[in-house]
Amino acid sequence: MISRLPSIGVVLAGGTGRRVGHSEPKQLIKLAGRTILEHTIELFDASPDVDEVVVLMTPGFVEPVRELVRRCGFGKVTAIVEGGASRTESTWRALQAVGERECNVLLHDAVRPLLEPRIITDCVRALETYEAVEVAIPSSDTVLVAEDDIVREVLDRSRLRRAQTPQAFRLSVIREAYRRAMADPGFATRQATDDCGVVLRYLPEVPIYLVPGSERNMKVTHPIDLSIADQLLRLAAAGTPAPAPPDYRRVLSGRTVAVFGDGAVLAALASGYGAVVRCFPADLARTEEQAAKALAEAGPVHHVIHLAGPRPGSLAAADAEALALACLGASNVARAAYPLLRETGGTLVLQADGGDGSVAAPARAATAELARALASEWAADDIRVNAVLTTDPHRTARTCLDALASGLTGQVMEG
Ligand SMILES: Nc1ccn([C@@H]2O[C@H](COP(=O)(O)OP(=O)(O)OP(=O)(O)O)[C@@H](O)[C@H]2O)c(=O)n1
Ligand SMILES: C[C@](O)(CO)[C@H](O)COP(=O)(O)O
Repeated sequence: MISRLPSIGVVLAGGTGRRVGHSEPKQLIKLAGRTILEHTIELFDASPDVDEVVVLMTPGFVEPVRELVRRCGFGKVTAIVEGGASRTESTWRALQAVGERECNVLLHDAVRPLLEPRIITDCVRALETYEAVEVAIPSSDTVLVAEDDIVREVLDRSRLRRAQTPQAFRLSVIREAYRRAMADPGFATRQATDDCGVVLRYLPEVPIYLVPGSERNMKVTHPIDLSIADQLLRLAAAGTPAPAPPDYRRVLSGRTVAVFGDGAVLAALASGYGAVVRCFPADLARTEEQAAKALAEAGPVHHVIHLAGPRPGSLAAADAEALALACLGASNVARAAYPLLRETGGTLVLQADGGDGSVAAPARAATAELARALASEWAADDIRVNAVLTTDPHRTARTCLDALASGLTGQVMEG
């Protein structure tokens, strides 16, 4: 029997909300009829992946939170503890409050009430393999370094991510990182702004796995965020479908997914939603015959994904083999998949490198146009075809699943 570690959700609500500027802590402001804190505690209390919830609350407001927890019937809340003077001090207090038994801890900002349950699940699942997990999304803004109102550096956006929460850890690991931080006199003068930052600084040998976050998982920081979060929470309460998270399990559970290319990350993600994943080397996309032979071995196939993977470099320097695969791999897989997908009414997803360079660029354009054209040609056969233009493997995996779960066809999705 596999015994899984218990998972504790820690809701960090120890701040005062200076930037929002209300007289009460911002987590007690009501949005869509309930306090931000209520919305957030409920996410963890209702999650099948969370066993206990611990709340860190602004000094002077512990009793009202105790009353709120009782009134709402949040049965998983086992402790409500006074927060510290900074976010990291609140985390440190939380780590002392959760006891000695090894477990998973998911540290979450109380002021991110729009967290999707999928992210909690992905974090807990990632902790089966990793000891530290960060949730992040790509940056849509260009980020720069400035000093005294002068721009000193414009950072390479393709490498940047915006950190969100929860940030999830094996208790012994985050506790050791914080123990070292608290013993370091330099930590007080250069505080970390998130918990993964503490692990990276004090336990650099521990790999921190990235789980894709979402734009929706915003942090209520400034007054304008109150209006945005209020609208989104109201839409969710009214059951408006637009912001609803995709139902991956519906399209993946018990289905066979054939993946050409480096499908390790995608396979781990899809099998978590109940899919049977068959991965084939990228080379088999070199000819239609090879791709068809591989697919025939997989049995009835519900979804086929072609991962072109990274295609960096210039046209002049590329070898002919790589070029042929970049240009024709998607077409070969599409032709081989057609008879099988016609049987199952399945989905074809064609991924291309979203990065720069004269090998990637034409392959990307061709992939997007191929997906659009096939989507209309194969609509009569009930086959959906979408293109995914991405570089990062985690983003690729998640966007491919979005392309399967969307119910749409002829879409070009960028991650
Ligand atoms: N001493 C602190 C400070 C912050 N937090 C929590 O950390 C999360 C993210 O912090 P932030 O958005 O900065 O909240 P505040 O510190 O309240 O806001 P501000 O910086 O504007 O005062 C919030 O849920 C906040 O309650 C905490 O638990 N303890
Ligand atoms: C942890 C965090 O939410 C990740 O983006 C962020 O760093 C918290 O910063 P804050 O200034 O405490 O809101």
